[in-house]
Amino acid sequence: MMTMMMGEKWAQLGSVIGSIMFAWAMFNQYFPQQLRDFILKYGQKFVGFLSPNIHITFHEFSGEYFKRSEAYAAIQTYLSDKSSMKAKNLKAEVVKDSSQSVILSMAENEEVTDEFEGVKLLWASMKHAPRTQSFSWYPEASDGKRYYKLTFHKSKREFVTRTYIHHVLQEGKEITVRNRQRKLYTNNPSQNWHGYQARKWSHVAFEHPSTFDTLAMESKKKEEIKNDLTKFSQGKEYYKKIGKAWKRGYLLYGPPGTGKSSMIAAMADFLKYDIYDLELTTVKDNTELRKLLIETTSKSIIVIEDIDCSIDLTGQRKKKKEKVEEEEPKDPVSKMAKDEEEESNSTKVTLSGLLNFIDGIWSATGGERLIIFTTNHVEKLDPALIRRGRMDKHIELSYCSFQAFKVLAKNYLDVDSHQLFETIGHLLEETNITPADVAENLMPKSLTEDADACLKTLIEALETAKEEARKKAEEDMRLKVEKEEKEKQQVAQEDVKVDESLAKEVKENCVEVVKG
Ligand SMILES: Nc1ncnc2c1ncn2[C@@H]1O[C@H](COP(=O)(O)OP(=O)(O)OP(=O)(O)O)[C@@H](O)[C@H]1O
Repeated sequence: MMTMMMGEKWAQLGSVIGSIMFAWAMFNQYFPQQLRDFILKYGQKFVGFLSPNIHITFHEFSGEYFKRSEAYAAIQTYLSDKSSMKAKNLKAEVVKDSSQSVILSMAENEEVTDEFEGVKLLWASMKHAPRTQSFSWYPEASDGKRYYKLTFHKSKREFVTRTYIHHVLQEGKEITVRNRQRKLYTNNPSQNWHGYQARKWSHVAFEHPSTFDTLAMESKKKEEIKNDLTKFSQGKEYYKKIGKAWKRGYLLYGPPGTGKSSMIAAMADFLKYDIYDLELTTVKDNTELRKLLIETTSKSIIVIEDIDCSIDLTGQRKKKKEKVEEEEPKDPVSKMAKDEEEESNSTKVTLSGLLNFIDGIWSATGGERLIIFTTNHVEKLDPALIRRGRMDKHIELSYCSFQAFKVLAKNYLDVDSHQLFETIGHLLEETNITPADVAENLMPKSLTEDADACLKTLIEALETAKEEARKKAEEDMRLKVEKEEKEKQQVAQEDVKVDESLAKEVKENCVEVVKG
């Protein structure tokens, strides 16, 4: 009985569908195009009038030149996460410049719901079939017009237009930045077809493994740096308000192997910024430097390593001072040679020049940039050039502390605590060893070497370093005493000489008096 009733229902449904399809075919065949468009347009309006929902569409291509809509791209990224969890039909696309090899998005005619601040919204991925097959320079655009349709209840109109859409676009852009393949730019000289050495940026994918998690450093200091970076990256309005370029300067200093380069990589990973490794020694003059700086993009870190080795640290100031003290040559040939030398000096890259026009260029180009200088010899730098405001934050990377060692032990050996930690802690207090050396000793040298063996190797290295430091201190002391002794002897010898010449003088004077 039940089966018979079901069968009748299916038959009725089938005939209804059949009638609708017949009517639709008649409509398409016998109604002229203009009338069909008119009926469809007003039919939709009528249905829309009855419906409590509002629809907003976001098309992929717009404008005369079929420019890909940024809003569409942001929505696609925003929905990517949600659709990969919820939608049944997904589309995989290889996206250029992304750290992810493929990005999943909703296939056409798929729907996915989103909830934001308690409001439910429906997104649908749609596509208009192309009416005619025509050639286009933009294959994506000629392949039908894709768009997203957002549906929501009319009572939420204000919330959606004022808050939700802004949230979706913002979040979509942020996800794009997070997933972006980061780049490492270098200013290597490249020859153009005139044979001229043009210096411009070339890049490779930046895939440095160092992050703040792997960085061996006191956690308090790490947090402080992370907070500073976060504050900077969110400070767009603040920098605008105070009328300054959105930039921040960091000076990283410390002995070799204490993690200056690792810190820069961790910063780039944390902010998802690109890195411009500026090799100043290959930059011809300030004009070339200015050009390179203009070409840097927003959300980037400009790094100048070993600043003390790569630039005239004293800048123009010292030259001017010397100029006053130097005597002007009299003959015209020497004067010309001196003028030429001065001119070539004035076109060279100087640190003061660099710092002076960074502000000017970046205020005009906008966007956020960090500039990082590193040095192994902070004492060599002119204090005026690294004063706050120019270098806003000075970070010292130093020898390995016990806390820093614990980070390395966790990373390299996966151990949080060990009976040998206490001994290592004491030895670290008495020895100066760089995190690079500690890391080297913690690395297992063979497949059979376990944490115990690696920690023992480190203890041996620490004891050797301690012994060497003791011997060096003794040797330094011996040399110091020897030097002081020599100086004393020299002074004594000079005193004897003075006494002898005085005695001679007195004797001669006496002889003259007697003669007189
Ligand atoms: N603080 C650290 N945390 C984690 N690893 C570190 C740290 N310092 C050094 N290392 C390890 O030592 C290696 C060398 O360190 P890094 O190049 O960062 O030092 P650096 O201070 O920049 O040295 P240099 O002044 O010679 O360029 C890194 O590849 C890393 O493995």
